[in-house]
Amino acid sequence: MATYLKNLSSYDPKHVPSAKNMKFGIVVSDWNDSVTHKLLEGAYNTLIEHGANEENILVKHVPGAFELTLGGQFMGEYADLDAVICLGCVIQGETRHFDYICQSVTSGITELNMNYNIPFIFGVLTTDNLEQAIDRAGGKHGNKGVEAAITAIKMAALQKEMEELEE
Ligand SMILES: Nc1c(NC[C@H](O)[C@H](O)[C@H](O)CO)[nH]c(=O)[nH]c1=O
Ligand SMILES: CC(=O)[C@@H](O)COP(=O)(O)O
Repeated sequence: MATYLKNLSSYDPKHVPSAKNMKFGIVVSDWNDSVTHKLLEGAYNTLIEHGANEENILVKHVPGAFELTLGGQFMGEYADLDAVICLGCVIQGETRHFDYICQSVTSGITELNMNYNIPFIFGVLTTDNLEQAIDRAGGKHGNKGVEAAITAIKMAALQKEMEELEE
């Protein structure tokens, strides 16, 4: 189905494990904060809706998407968390700077998953323009922060299942 017909954030709550007793980090960049703070709201509220406790959600801000990788690494290094959600919004400008930022943050977050063996969720919008970003931050195409939170819960639950196999 073409994106224009989709709410990209729709999901079946019955297929989402409880987030009770899970500990989450959210690192959010403040570039395009009118968008990223909507992503943060969506992610935070979704974690709460699925049973997470407020005291188990650590939120930290970084300047831009490029800094999400190091901000995520700080979370992995200094906090005891079950999953880290990385939220940002990169919007194409006049130059190829967009490409480098997107490539850097994508590979950086991927590497964190491997280095820390906990889920680091890619909740970064990479859009042609502000309208596309707004549509995906609580607009007609849903909220990428909601999707990232659901993914974090599911992956943290999967890790707990796998750890239990070792016991
Ligand atoms: N243009 C956008 C940026 N640029 C800033 C970089 O992310 C970074 O903070 C800077 O290069 C210093 O290291 N960041 C976004 O998040 N979104 C943009 O559209
Ligand atoms: C993604 C960016 O860094 C971008 O906003 C910068 O804009 P420009 O390419 O016009 O310098």
